[in-house]
Order: sequence, then C-alpha cells, then structure tokens
Amino acid sequence: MTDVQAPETTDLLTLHQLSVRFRLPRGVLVRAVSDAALQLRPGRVLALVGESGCGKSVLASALLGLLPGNAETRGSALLDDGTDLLAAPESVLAGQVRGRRIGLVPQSASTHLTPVRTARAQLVEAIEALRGPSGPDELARHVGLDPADLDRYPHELSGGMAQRVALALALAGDPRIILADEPTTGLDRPLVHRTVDLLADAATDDRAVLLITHDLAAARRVATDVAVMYASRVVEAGPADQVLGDPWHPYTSALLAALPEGGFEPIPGHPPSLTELDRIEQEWGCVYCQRRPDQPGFAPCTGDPALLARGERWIAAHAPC
Ligand SMILES: Nc1ncnc2c1ncn2[C@@H]1O[C@H](COP(=O)(O)OP(=O)(O)OP(=O)(O)O)[C@@H](O)[C@H]1O
Ligand code: NI
Repeated sequence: MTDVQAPETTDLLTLHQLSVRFRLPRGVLVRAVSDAALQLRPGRVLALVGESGCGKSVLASALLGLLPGNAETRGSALLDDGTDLLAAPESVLAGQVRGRRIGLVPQSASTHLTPVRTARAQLVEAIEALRGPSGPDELARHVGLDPADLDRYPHELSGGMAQRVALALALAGDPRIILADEPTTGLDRPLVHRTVDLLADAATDDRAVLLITHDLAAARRVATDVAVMYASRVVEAGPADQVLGDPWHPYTSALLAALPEGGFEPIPGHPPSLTELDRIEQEWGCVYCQRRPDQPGFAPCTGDPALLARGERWIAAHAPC
C-alpha cells in the first residue's frame, strides 16, 4: 500500500526581506518598506493593516512593478512559478503578471470605470486583452451580478454593483492573486461589509487575496491572516483570530484600542518620519518604542528588530507577553 500524502499547499507569493526606499534630492532616503516577509496562500485573505503612510501602498506597487523611478528595492517577491516580481522586466510584468497573475481591485470602483462605456464593453475589453477564459456573463454571475446589469453605464450602477463590476474586471484574466488596496475608501459601513465579503468569496476559489486597509474592523470581518505594518515594517503577523484576539505587539493592541469597540482610545503621538528610521532604530532598537516611551511597563527593545516566532505567528522587536 502506498502512503497517501496530503497535497502540499504552495504559497502563491512569497516575500523575502522585501525593502523599498526612495531616493530624494540631497541624499535624503525615505525607507517605505523594510524587510517585509509575507506569504499569500490559496483560499486565504491576508489583511495588511496599519496607519496612513506606513508603506502599505508602496509594498503593493512593488509587487505590481509600478514603483516610480526614484525607488530602490531589495529582497524578492516570488510567484509560485519562480518569477521574482522585483526583478522581472516590464514586458513580463505587463504581459504576464498584471491582470493575469495578480488582479487589481481599485480603490474606488465607480471612478475606475470609464463613464461613457457600458460595464459590459469594459469587461469584454479586459477579457480580450488578458485572453481570459470566462465570458462576461459568466464573470458577472460569479461576482453575484445579474448579467443584464452589465449593459448599464457606470452612472446607472449602484455602489454595490460598481464594486462587483470592479471585481469582475479584476478576475477577467483569471489571476490566482487578487490585490485590493483600500477598496472600501469612502464607502458606508454596509457597503464596506459587502465589498470585503465579495473579496473573501474570491479567495474561496483557491485564490489568495491581499487586502490592504486601515479599516481594522473590515480586516477582522474577512481576513484569515493579518500582517500589521508600522513605520515601514511588518511588526506582527499570523492567523487573524490570534493576532486580533490576542495581540503580541503593543502597536497591534493600540490599533485595536482605537476601534469603537476598543474604547476609541487614540494612539498617542505620531508615527515617525520615514527618513528618520535608521537613526531611530539605532537609538531605540525599534521605532514603536520611540513613540510610546512613557507607557507603563514599556521596556525599550534593544538590538535589531529580531523576529520572534511561535507556530504560525511572529512579531518583530517586542517579546510576546
Ligand atoms: N515617489 C516617492 N518618493 C518619496 N516618498 C514616497 C514616494 N512614494 C511614496 N512615498 C512615501 O512612502 C511612504 C509610504 O506611503 P504609502 O502610500 O505606501 O502609505 P500607506 O500605508 O499606503 O498609506 P495610506 O493608508 O494613506 O494609503 C509615505 O511616507 C510616502 O510619502
Ligand atoms: Ni519596541
């Protein structure tokens, strides 16, 4: 009898020490992403959360090869076929990655659509350009849209319908990864819920979803995994229920305390300037220590932000308490 082995789950995307910095005039360096190490797995929704300006969108742009000319990258971002998104030429990124391997859900579905053409015309164009395997009606049904609604112009679509069209467009090239950067900006709470639920449904087809958001409540609703980013670093990552239910890093606790159900306690102070991180890390060990030096029981970290891991969870810099 032969042993039956469970199939290995392959990560669809693996980030190794991904770093991005921007070179500004007069030798100033902006450290936007520092040593990010993350995995996207089929069937899972990874929420990347953190305050405005911590580097979430820069990380997304790095994965899509859409960084501006003054950006420098280090590390790697490997697709399951070995393609390194940081090293691939633009011809590969444009022809094989964007839309085909990674579908992008825009920040604002309604403004993303061309106003003078029906949803169907735009979807058909995307399917043809990406040589997608599904027709427009099939994609519409897949995202819970009545195919007849594809014949509407964008201004005739409700917010929820526009979101569904945007997701259908992102799925047109049948990508295994969906990347959504702040897809709920400006939406009311019920539509936020419907939008993230729709993304979570996309993950159930063995896709991976990377949901970038500063809406922790939305992340909690659908994420299977959470990565918390602060001042360019992922400071804590792991299964969503564990990270959000029992945070290890004080920054994660602080983000949760700022939610209505956490008591609306704003995080004191401000994140540091991303041009100052080298100096702050040298002085304080970790940048979050510098923000909250007066917190009771707060022992500043020393040395580099070494990773502490237990099972699927890990944090940087702060020992789990
Ligand atoms: N081309 C650039 N040159 C210099 N700095 C840049 C450039 N692009 C982005 N940055 C800086 O990188 C940092 C990270 O920005 P990013 O947009 O990734 O933040 P974010 O976490 O996505 O915030 P938000 O939640 O507001 O979208 C910011 O301080 C931003 O000013
Ligand atoms: Ni610290």
